[in-house]
Amino acid sequence: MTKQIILNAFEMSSSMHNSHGLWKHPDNKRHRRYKDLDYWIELAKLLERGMFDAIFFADVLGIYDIYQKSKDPSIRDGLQVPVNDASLLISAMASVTENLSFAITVSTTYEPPFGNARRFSTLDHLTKGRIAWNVVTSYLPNAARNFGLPDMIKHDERYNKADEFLEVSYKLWEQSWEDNAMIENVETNTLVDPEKVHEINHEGTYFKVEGPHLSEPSIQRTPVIYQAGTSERGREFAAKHAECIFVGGPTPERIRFYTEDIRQRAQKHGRNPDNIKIISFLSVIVAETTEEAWQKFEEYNKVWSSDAAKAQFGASGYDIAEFEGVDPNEPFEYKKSTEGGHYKAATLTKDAPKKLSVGEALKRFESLDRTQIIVGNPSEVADAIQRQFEESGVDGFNLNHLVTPGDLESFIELVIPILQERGLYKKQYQSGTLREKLFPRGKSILPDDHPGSQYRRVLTER
Ligand SMILES: Cc1cc2nc3c(=O)[nH]c(=O)nc-3n(C[C@H](O)[C@H](O)[C@H](O)COP(=O)(O)O)c2cc1C
Repeated sequence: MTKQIILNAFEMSSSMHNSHGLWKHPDNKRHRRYKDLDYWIELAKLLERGMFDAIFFADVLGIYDIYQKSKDPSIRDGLQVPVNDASLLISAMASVTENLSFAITVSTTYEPPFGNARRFSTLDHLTKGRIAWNVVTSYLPNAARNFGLPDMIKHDERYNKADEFLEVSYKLWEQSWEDNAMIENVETNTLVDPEKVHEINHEGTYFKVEGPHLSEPSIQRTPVIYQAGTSERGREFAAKHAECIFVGGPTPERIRFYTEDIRQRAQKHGRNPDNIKIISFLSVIVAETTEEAWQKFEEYNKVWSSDAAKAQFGASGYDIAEFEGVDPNEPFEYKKSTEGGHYKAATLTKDAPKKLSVGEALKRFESLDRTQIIVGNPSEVADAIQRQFEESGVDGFNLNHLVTPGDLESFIELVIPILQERGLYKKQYQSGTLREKLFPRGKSILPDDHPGSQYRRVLTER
């Protein structure tokens, strides 16, 4: 059978997300409606009609304030601020869908593992196993200062802390409660058997947690683990813990490199690489005709905000304003290291198809990047997606939105049917939990080769 494409809708509970400046486009509704529950309920129903695997909510806990050393460019363009807590949308979206899953982003640097474990057990119960966790270590200095730190914890150390955070989480989700602890025995006046609910007594470098977990076991126990790091340390973390990994890169070759590297690293951790899905980015502008699609592209470019794009680049730790005014013919290179996210910085240097000059690097922010967006009529778009899917070796994509919900509606109406005809996309959902849908091996809980399963008291056959 042809390998089928996994599709997540890449979203954020915010006025704007990645489509910089497009709040000015007359068809864009999100910056007015993101606060209304019925906006997200309608979106969930639309995505389920399009048989999306999940809606994937990004999240940040601070403002991008590196560019021009100011929060103003981000606030002015609504760049991921205002932003609300997406976890509070999930129950409503789950109540109007049966198969769509939900990924939310939680930071291992600022959230406590004990409270986070209960959040995900609760959502796993309420969604009947349709929840995933996008694990981030957070790359914004303002987030550090929002949580009482003078500055960010160093890049690699954030991942060390995240490793321990996941260890505590596995102990709570996999070890603390045995499967049949809830016994409802009226004779012995026992609802829950205390012999089957265990403290975890974790004492580590970053966390001290007694337990037991406060939630009874949910169907997946550990939510499906998403992660998106492409630095050495990030890929190491992903290879150990993640089940769905997001890799970005300007060319299919670069994406294939990351994909193969992560799969090899996973094998070193004793994991079967087939228990990992690799997802990359997809941005699409589709219309009935090629001309109409390129007309949309030009309309979007007219309202594009290069300031917001430069502000978002600040997640790399680099203030791109420092390169403005430099001789444009100078080679573009970073003179100092940063503790930000390596992924964004790499797109202009080690991951760039060729060495860039300062002028070429700065030009990347001036408009929608034609090399990173598929524009065309339905069959042109389907051809490009199929090519990207086959050349990069990924298992699927995070579909970025430009104008919402219009572009998503066009994609579902015009592109999905062609991918289905080609056997590249499902015509019906697999039954079961998110983990069963992604990895059809008939089990909702972590596979035995995942490090989280070593904390289990008994290998439960669920
Ligand atoms: C698809 C994708 C989604 C991401 N979502 C978030 C997010 O919601 N919040 C966040 O703080 N970081 C997010 N990141 C950033 C990653 O968590 C990570 O910090 C970044 O990729 C740099 O990792 P590295 O330094 O290991 O390369 C995302 C990255 C990618 C590629």
